[in-house]
Amino acid sequence: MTPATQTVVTTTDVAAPATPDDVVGRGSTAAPAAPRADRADAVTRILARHGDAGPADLDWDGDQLDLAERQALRRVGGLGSHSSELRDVTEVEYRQLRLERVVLAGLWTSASVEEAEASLRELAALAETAGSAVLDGVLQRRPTPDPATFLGSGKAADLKEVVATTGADTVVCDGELSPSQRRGLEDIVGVKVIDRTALILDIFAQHAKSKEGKAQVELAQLEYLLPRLRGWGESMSRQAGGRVAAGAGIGSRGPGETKIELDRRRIRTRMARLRRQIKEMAPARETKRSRRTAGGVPSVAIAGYTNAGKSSLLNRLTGAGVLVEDALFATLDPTVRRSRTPDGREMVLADTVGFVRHLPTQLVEAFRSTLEEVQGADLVLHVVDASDVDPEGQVAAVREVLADVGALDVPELVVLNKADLATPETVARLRSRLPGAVVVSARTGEGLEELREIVAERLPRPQVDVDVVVPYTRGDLVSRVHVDGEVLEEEHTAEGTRLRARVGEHLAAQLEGARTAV
Ligand SMILES: Nc1nc2c(ncn2[C@@H]2O[C@H](COP(=O)(O)OP(=O)(O)OP(=O)(O)O)[C@@H](O)[C@H]2O)c(=O)[nH]1
Repeated sequence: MTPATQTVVTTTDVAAPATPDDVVGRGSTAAPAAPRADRADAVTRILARHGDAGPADLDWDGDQLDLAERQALRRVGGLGSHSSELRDVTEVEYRQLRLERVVLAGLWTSASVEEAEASLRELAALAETAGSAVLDGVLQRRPTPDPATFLGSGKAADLKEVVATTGADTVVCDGELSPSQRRGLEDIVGVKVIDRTALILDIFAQHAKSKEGKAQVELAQLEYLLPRLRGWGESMSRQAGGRVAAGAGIGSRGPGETKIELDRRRIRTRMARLRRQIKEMAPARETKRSRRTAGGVPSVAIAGYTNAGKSSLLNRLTGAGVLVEDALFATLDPTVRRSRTPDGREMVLADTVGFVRHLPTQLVEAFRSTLEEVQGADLVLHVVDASDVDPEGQVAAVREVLADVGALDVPELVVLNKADLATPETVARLRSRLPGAVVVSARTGEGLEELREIVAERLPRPQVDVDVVVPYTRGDLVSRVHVDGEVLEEEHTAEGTRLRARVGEHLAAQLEGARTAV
């Protein structure tokens, strides 16, 4: 039987993120690397034929590799066209090719089949982001997950066959599995089973850069791990008998093996310590934020679904060199940039972490630092990928999380991005469902001028009326009133410039400090 069950997700029909080599904005002049789907394809084929042989065991320019494999390897590794160069594939490069081979398993419960498929497609993109090759997928219609094995017994048997046929070493389930469900399914399929939560935690572990981000992710991983200690150990020992992968596999990165071996008590101690550390780091973040708001500078938070184009938009609006990656969660720690409105007022823009369906509860805390940017903002730019198959689903997921963190009362401006890719029908539909939305393309620049104007209009205007004489030595303040405030009257007197103006609180205080008696 073919692995293809009724609904199949393969590397070709999934919107696969590209390899890290495809990152835009790094100034690389190298030829673009093969899309990950091609890479997965090449690796799968080679591994299927050569098993676990290392580069030393393979006769690279002999007849062990067929033409298609050579071509694929050349594209993947950027190798030269001669067979002798193929022999120079280093151990590291070879290992990089040895991606974790994953089959997905999803359930279609109460939602529509489109939603179930969108969720599975997203799971595929998440798995690719984590560094795996997605080989296949099965989707089962069931009102609820099977309490013992997640999928029902018939579908679990199908999955076992798919795993065997594709040579997969990991099954990723689209949901959060109880420890016993995971063990039950592992017993049937005979390979490691992980769930969506473990996958997302793994990606976060790979992407956290700041000390606080790392501590938060480790805490979330330990929280997830604690009730699963027994099952985890079993799957780790099973894995140990398998192939040697480059680094740890998905779902097992982060806390590291030594930590995994810790008993519950030690894990709890570690968690308490992490919580303390995070708490200690919070005031620093608070100070940074209040320093910005105390300057009276209006702030805009860019929020939205993962891969919607938030970082691209931030770059477009500020000219900043923020990493733009066709992978999920490229942004974990908030990035803040200063910029100006078209009428010259200063503002700050903050990029935030991408949202995702079914955000693991363990991660809500880890989201907090970046979402605090949203809470404290004057305006949220809610970026939507208008070319996605289910943009409305993304909008709903983002709004749900915003509500969870108490950021719903911040004014929202919906930005329909990727207009260059979206169909006119979709754009029209979204416009009617999301009144006031601005249509843009961060790639082509379409709509960005309009967006800038609307942002400027929606940001709070200066509010304090002042009537001051500013000494001529403080010409800088007079200029700022012209830029950031609204000048109602200006005259030059012997003592200085007399200004009647409407300005922000901070500038008003500075003018008060510098004034000479009127
Ligand atoms: N065609 C097209 N692609 C775009 C546009 N905006 C962004 N992209 C691409 O979409 C991908 C994701 O863009 P990012 O800006 O990294 O998205 P993000 O929302 O910051 O992603 P996360 O970090 O996952 O939250 C990149 O490959 C971008 O080049 C657009 O307007 N049109």
